[in-house]
Amino acid sequence: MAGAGGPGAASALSALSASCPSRGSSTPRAVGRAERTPRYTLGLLQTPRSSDSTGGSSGGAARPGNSSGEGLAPGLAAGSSGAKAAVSDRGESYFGDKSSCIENANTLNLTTSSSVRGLNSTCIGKTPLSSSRSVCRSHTPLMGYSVTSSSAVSAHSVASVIVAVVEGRGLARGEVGMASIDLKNPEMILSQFADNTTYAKVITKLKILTPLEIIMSNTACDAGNTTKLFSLITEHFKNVTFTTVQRKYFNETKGLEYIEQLCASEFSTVFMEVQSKYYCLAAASALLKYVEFIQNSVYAPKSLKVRFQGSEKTAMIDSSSAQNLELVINNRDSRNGHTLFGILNYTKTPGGSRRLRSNILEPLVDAETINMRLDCVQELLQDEELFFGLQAVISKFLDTEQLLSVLVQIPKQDTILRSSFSIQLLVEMRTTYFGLLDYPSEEQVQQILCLTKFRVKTAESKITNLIYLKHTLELVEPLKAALRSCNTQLLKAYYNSLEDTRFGIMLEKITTVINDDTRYTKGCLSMRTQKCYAVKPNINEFLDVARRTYTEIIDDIAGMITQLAEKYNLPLKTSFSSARGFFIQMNADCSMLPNGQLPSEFTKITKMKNTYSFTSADLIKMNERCQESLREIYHMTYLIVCKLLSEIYEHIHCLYKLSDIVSMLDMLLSFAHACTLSDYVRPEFTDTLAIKQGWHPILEKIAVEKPVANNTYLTEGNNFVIITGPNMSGKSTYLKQIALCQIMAQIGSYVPAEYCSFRIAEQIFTRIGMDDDIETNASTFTKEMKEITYIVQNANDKSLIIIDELGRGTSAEEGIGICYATCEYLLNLKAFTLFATHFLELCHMDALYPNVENYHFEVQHVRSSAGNKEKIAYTYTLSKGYTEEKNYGLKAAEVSSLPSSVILDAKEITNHIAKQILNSTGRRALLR
Ligand SMILES: Nc1ncnc2c1ncn2[C@@H]1O[C@H](COP(=O)(O)OP(=O)(O)OP(=O)(O)O)[C@@H](O)[C@H]1O
Repeated sequence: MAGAGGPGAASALSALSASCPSRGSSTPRAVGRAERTPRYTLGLLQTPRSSDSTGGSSGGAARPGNSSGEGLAPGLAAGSSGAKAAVSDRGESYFGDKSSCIENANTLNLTTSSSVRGLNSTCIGKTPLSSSRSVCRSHTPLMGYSVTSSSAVSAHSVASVIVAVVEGRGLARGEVGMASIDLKNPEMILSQFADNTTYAKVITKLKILTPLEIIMSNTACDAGNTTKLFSLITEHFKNVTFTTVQRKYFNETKGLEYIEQLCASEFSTVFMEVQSKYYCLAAASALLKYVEFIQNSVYAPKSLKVRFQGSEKTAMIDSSSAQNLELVINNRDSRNGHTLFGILNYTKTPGGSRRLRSNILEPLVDAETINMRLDCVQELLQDEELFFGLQAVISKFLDTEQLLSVLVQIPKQDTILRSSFSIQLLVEMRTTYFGLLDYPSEEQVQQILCLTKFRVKTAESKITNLIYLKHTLELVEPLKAALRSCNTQLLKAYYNSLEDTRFGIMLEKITTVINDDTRYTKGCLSMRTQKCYAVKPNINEFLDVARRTYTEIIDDIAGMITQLAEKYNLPLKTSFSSARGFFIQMNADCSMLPNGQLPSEFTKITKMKNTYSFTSADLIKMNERCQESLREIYHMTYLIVCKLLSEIYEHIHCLYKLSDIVSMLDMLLSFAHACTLSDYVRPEFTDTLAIKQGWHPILEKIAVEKPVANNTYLTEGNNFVIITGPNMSGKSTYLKQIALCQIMAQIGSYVPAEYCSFRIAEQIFTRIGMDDDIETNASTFTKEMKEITYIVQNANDKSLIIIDELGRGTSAEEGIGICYATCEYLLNLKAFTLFATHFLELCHMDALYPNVENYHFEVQHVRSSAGNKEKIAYTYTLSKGYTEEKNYGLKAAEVSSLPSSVILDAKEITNHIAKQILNSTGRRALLR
C-alpha cells in the first residue's frame, strides 16, 4: 500500500509520477510521419497469424507427437468417484480410462475455474510459487479449465514437482524409471534403478521430490488389480494427486525424441547416458506430454536442462530416517525450524534454500567435490570482505530458476493471442487516435472474441519477467566483482563461468529497448510504475501517448483528493492497493468529523483502528480510466517485450549456469554463516569415523545451555558400538548427533565438534523408536520390523547404521532374540553401526566379536533434599564399557508414586524373567 500525505497528496503523487522512469520524455517527438511509425507494433501487425515470428520457434516443433498426428490433448482418468472427463478437441483421451483407477486415488475435479496456475502468467519474486494455493493446484486460465484437488492444496502448499513413474513388466518387474520436472525450474531429472520388493528407493526418491502430482500408467491399476508399486505409492502419498495415463504415452522412443528436441546443448551429454534406459525415457515421454497439457504450453526447443541422476552419486537416506533425524521437518511441529535444514538455512534466495534442502536429503559421496565446497566455506570464513561482498550481491537475486522456467515455455495460444492482440490494437488505435473504425472481417471478429479470454495479467507478467531478467543480468557484473579476488578452485570456476559473453549481449539488447533505470522494486504501485515506463520513449508513439494519458489521470486523481481535503478540511491522503486501485485514507478519530460522520460523497467506507479507507464515485470512474489506459500500455509494451525476448532467446541458456552458481554460492554462504554462530570445525575424510567433542547441532539451538559434547570412534576393525544407559541418559540424542554430523560433513558444511574425520557413507540408515504411526496404522512392532528389514536388505560395507531400542515392541525375550540376530547379521558387514539398547545381555557380544565395543552413558545417584529417596543425575557423558546400572526402570518406578507392594512384585517378577531369558537364548556367551 502506498500513501501520500493529506492535503499534500497532489504533490506527493506528482512526486510519485515524476519518479516514473523517463516519464518526462514519453511524449512522442514531433517528427515526420515515417519516423513516427511504431517500430515493433507495425511489424507485428503484419505478421501472418499462423506464424509465430516473435516467440522463438513454434511450440509444435517441440512436440514429437504432433507430426504423427497423435493427440496430446486431454481426456481424463480420475478417481473412482466423481471424476469428470476432459475431452480434447479431437475427442482423444490422453489419460487412462475412468474405470482403471483405484479406489484410493484422489479424485480430480475438472472445473472451468479461472484461477491462475500457469507459469505463463506467473511472476518471479521472492515468494515461492506455492505461496498461493490457487497457483499451486489450478491450471492456466488460457486453457479454459483447471484441475484441482483440495487435499493436495493443503498438504502440498510448497510442492511444484510433477513426477512420472513407470515400472518394468514381467521379468523386468522391479526396474523403475522416473522422470520429474519442477514447474518452477526448467530441469527434468531422470533416473532408473532396480528396486527391491519394498520399493524403498522409489518411495525415498519421491519423498525427496515432494511431488505435487504423480503420474503412472493406467496398467498399474488395471481393472482393480493394482501393482504393489502403485499401492505403496498411493499409500505413502495420500495427499498427492494421482493421475493415470494410458500406457502408450510411456513411450521410450518418444522420450528420446523429446530429449533430443528439448535438451539445451549445454546438457546434451545426457543423451548418451539415457539412450538405453528405456524406463526413464518412457517416463520422460509421459511427463512432458502431461506438462504440456496442464500448462498449456510447450518447452521451447533446446531449452530444457535434462539430467540423469544415478543413485551412485549421492548418499541414500530413506524417508523414515530423514524423518527420524528431523532433517527437514520437525516431528512435533512441522513449522518450527528445529531441523538440520533449519539450523543451516541462512540462504537468501529460493534457489539456495531448495539446494540446501535437496543436499541434506541426498548428501554427496564424492570426497573431492565435498572438499572443494569445504575450501570455499573456509575461504569465506577467512575473508570477511569476500563473505559480505558476496552475500550482499546474492541476496539481491530473485528466483532465477523460476525465471528460466517462464522464459523457456511457449504458451500454446501465444500465436493466436498475439495476432488477436494486433487486430484488437489496430481497431483500438484507429478508433482512439485517428477516429477511424475499420469493420473487421469475420475471422478478425473471432480473434477479437478470443482476446476477451486473454487476461492483461499475461502481458503484465511477461513485462515483469523481462524486468526480472534485466535485474538478474545486471547483477552478473557485481557478482564477478565480488568473486574477483577469490582463491579457491570452485569460486574461481564460478568467476570464469560468469565471463560468458552471453550475459552482456542479452543485457545490451535489453537496454536498447528498456529504460536504464527500470528495475525490480518492492510494492505494487512502484512495480506498476516500473512496468508502465519500462519501454524507452520514442519506440512506439502510441505507447508514449498512452503513458502520458495514464500520468495525467494519476495527476488528476491526486489533484481531486487534494481538493476534497480542502473542501472538507480533512487530512485526506491518496493510497493505493492492487485490489482497490487508488482510494482515500484518513487517520483521524470521529470527533474530527462533522456529526461524527464522513461526508455522504464518500462510499465503501472501512475503518481499522483510527484509519478510515473509502472512495467516491468520481474516484471509481478515474480508477476505471486508469485501468483502461494501463491495459493499453501493457498491450503495447507486451508486443515490444515479446519481440525483444525472441531476439535474446538464443542466449538465454547461460541463465542455467547463473542459477546454478547463485544457488550454490548461497548455500555455501549459508554454511559459513552457520559457522560464525557456533564453533564448527572443518571435517576430514578418512577411513575412520572419529569425532572429538561433538555435539548435537539442533539441541544446541533449542537448549539454554550448550549440550554436553562427546567423542566417537569407529574404524574398520572396531565398527560396531553398543551403547547402554538408563532412560533419558542421552543415547538417542547421541546417535542422532552422529548421523547429523555425518550428513553435515557430506554436504560440505563444517561440523559441531573440536575435530572430526568421517568415512564417506553411501547410505545412512536409522531405526529410532518413535510413537506408533497412527497415520499408516502400523503398530510399533510392525514399524520397527519394517525398518529393520529395510536396513538388513540394503546395508552394505559403506553404510552408517544407527539403531536405537530395537525390539521394544515385543516381549523382552523375543526382543533380545531379534536384537542379537540382527547384530550378528550386521557384524558380517564392514558398515559402521551404533546400536543403543536397554538389553544389557547384548553387551557380552564383545567377548565373541573383536570388532564390538561397548560404551555407556554415565549417571550419578544423588539423595534428594529430604534424604529418603535416591535420584538419578544425568551427566550425558559417554564412557567405555557397559552400564553398571541395573533395573533402572524399576528405580524410576520407585521414585514415582506406584504403591510399594506393586514395586516389590515387579522386582520379583523381573528377576524371574531375567533368569528365564538367559536360559532360553541358549547362548552361553550371554551369561556372565
Ligand atoms: N549431550 C547432551 N547434553 C545435554 N542434554 C542432553 C544431551 N543428551 C541428551 N540430553 C537431554 O536429555 C534428554 C533425553 O535424552 P535421550 O532421549 O537421548 O535419552 P535416551 O537415553 O535415549 O532415553 P530413552 O532410553 O528413554 O529413550 C534429551 O531430550 C535432552 O534434552
